[in-house]
Amino acid sequence: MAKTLLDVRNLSVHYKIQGGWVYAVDDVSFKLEKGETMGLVGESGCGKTTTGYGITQLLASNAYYKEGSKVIFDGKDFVQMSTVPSKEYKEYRKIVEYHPEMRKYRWKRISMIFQGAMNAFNPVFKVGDQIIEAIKAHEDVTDEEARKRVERLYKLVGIPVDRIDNYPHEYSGGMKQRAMIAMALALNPDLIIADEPTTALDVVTQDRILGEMARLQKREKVAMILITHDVSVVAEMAHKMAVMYAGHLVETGTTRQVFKETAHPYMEALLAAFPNIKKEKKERLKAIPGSPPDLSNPPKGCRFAPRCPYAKDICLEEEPPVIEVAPGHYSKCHFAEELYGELGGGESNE
Ligand SMILES: Nc1ncnc2c1ncn2[C@@H]1O[C@H](COP(=O)(O)OP(=O)(O)OP(=O)(O)O)[C@@H](O)[C@H]1O
Repeated sequence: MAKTLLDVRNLSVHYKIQGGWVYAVDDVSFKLEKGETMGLVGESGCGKTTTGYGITQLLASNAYYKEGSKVIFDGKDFVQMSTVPSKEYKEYRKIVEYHPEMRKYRWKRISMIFQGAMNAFNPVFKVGDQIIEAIKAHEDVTDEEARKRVERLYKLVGIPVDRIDNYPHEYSGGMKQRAMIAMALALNPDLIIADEPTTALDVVTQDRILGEMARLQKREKVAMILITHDVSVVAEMAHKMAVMYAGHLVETGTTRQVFKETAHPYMEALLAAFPNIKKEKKERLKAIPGSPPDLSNPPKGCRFAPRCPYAKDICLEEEPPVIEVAPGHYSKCHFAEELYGELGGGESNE
């Protein structure tokens, strides 16, 4: 059995806003083994980015961890390590800014490809130099050694090596995205968190870059969390999936389980809302009726209940437990066992 690299347990991250809280991430738990890819999917605003930043502690200053949240990376609990109990809000912990040990982990062990990475490079410096500087900030290497590594990375991600000395504005969108992937790989991290890495690109470039990321992930044996609202993206790349709805993980399992043996009504609806994964049939998309709840005032009971075609009284009253419907396959639904095998799944590429 592979060694657990990341163990997220009961992670709750809430934002303090005027007059209350936004319950962006609530009681989220999942594990990632070395070299494994997990797709974190859900509609816009459901808490995917907050989960990613909650792991790397790049959260906004009004974010708090609920006491009891754990983010254990390679045996070390980041939340205990670099947060302190909040003085103002009981039951919450606050991030210690510029925690030296946490800074060592970021980029070196865990790197992120941000949403909107297109603008991540500083326009006044050459792209290659920015990656070289990032390497030198963490490792004791000469300019020449760092440059050699950038050349190797450019070859790996498919950018002509002579582009190292160009400025960001001389790169196309796809090239900037590849450079960002090179940057994310530069320090041989154990984990890459990629937040909508290709959303801003055209479909052809998107496919090509995702294909390359999948190959790199295999070759470099790096673990990856791929955050996306597009379930078809993860179907091809991820070993396992975590489906998020309104701050909760509602279904987790292997990609095959979640796609083919769907056990949560929200995942069923999400699959119906996306084109057929294999693109063999062009089906009409079915938008999910209603809209996600306001996370500053989430509904009592199951957060999906107001939009769920299977909801019964209990769903509007009681928060559902997480039920294991098959080994390693979990659904947070009162009727998970009854619905398991009955819901419409999708096509995974397995
Ligand atoms: N600094 C903040 N203060 C208050 N609320 C916030 C803050 N950042 C995010 N939120 C809210 O937290 C919730 C989760 O946002 P998050 O960005 O994590 O979702 P997401 O699934 O990544 O969405 P998207 O794909 O649109 O980025 C949303 O309701 C969002 O409005």
